[in-house]
Amino acid sequence: MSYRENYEKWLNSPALSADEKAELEAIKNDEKEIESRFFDQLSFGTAGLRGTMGVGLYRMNIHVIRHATQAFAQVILEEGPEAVKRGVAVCFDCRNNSDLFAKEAACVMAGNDIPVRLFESLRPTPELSFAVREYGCIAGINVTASHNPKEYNGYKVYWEDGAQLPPKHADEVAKKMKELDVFDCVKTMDYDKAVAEGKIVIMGAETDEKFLANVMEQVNDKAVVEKMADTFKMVYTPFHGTGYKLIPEALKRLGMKHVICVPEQMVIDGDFPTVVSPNPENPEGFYLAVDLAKKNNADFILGSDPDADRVGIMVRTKDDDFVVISGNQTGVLLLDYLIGAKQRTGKMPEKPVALKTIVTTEMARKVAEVNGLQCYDTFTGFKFLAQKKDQLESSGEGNVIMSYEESYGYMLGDYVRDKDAVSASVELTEMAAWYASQGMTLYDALQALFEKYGYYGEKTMNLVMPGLDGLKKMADLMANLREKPPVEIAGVAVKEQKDYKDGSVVNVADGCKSTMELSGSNVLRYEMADGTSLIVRPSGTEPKVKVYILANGVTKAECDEKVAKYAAWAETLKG
Ligand SMILES: O=P(O)(O)OC[C@H]1O[C@H](O)[C@H](O)[C@@H](O)[C@@H]1O
Repeated sequence: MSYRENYEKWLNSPALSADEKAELEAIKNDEKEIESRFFDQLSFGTAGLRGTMGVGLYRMNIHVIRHATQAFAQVILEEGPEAVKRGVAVCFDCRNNSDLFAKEAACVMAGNDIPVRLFESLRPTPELSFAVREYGCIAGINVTASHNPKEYNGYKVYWEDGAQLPPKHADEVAKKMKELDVFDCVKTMDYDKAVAEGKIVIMGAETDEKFLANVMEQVNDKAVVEKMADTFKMVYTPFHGTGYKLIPEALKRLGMKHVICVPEQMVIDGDFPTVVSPNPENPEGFYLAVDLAKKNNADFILGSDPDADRVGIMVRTKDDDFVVISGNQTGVLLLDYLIGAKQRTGKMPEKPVALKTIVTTEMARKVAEVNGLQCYDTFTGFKFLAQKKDQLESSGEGNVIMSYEESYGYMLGDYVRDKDAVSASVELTEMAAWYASQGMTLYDALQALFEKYGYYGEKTMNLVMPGLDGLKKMADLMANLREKPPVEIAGVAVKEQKDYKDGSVVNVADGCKSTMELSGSNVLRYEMADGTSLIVRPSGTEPKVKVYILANGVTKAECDEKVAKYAAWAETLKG
């Protein structure tokens, strides 16, 4: 069907409300807008759906939610009656329409006779992952666009292990979405009726308590927090999102007495009125927290994203300024701290392992290996980290003490299979209190780690390519690099060209080919003669190609210089 035909079909569908029709009428002379809304369905990737909200096939709205849920319901039904009985957990964040979309999803599952456990109100993403595991559900749905701007919403899907859907099932859902008509095939039922008939059961405080009990089990050294609690102060912001309740509560249970929450950002609001972007990766959003920290003489700031799976920190420097500690650096600090704390308190498991992704700093590997841990890499995404954790632990090869990604995600413990800002906040705070007990801020601690393990510097370049043209540009960029693999970048020789699509490695000097353990992802990697790794991959969540620069050196200046040089090269890829 052409985009015009899709447009007409939607415009004439009785499923649309008067407001929705009016929204479509209003664009009737805007061919480009019609094309962008109707050229295709939103693609159902391994993280589900993500897109801007609005009426249309390539937008997030109740029709697309129902359609995706019908497809997902059919995948579950095909698993057989035992699987179906286990039901689906449904969660949502603070975004505009998230509660509505979650209810719609619950009603479609109920309409297909699949029992639902729905959270009574917004909850952190990790609590959904936990609920799937805790209640033995076959699957989970979370309505959230995580850290994206306010115009977006998303539909994340989980399988029985509590991790986001494995590619096999995601492909099946995507296939069914192509087969099923967006309006006609959907089976749904009235929400109140579904609740009255027990097809939708509501989760609330009882699930929070169980979740928090697991979070608190991650604590290694409560004594040090109690020792510092009278004087150690911190500032916390949930950026208007789901962290607002459980994170302060968990910090209180950790023993913190002075957690100062940013009042303006404790207000739940899907418009994120105080920030341009509710992503803790963007430090601008921390301005209110920094003011509050300065006023209250706090050294440590913590912020979680709207669905409380990511967490970012800022810390005070010697010059009384606040600086961002990147996701890569925060992970390194936490890993090093956890190793020390677990050794100190006798909590280190046998055969300890640290997990990271291929685009996460190599400093984490150094920290792990110097301390006798194994370190393994996976592709981007916690489903891969979760898979690796399960594989290592079930085979007895190792016990994972921490899994992390540079994009501000950390997973501790065994009760979730996704990143969890709640337990990460607890352990980051314990770590900050421990360093405070040694007379150090986390800034000092990071400098000490550089002294010990060497200097590492990372930068991610985001080559933004929006819209339909963008998709093509992204594909062309990757194709060009594959057609003419660079042998020199920024005047430095490329030692190895790696392609994670087929797992191939080419040694540039002699042309010898070999293979890597990992394959099956559209990612290119160049190992440079100066020890830098450059990785190029299209983002799975936003319209951009990401270039990751992972450098190291004897001094900070050496690292900085390498990063700047390769960043300039990355700019040229934009075309
Ligand atoms: O680099 P992207 O594909 O855009 O993904 C960036 C991040 O997005 C989400 O937060 C995912 O849950 C993460 O696993 C991923 O690292």
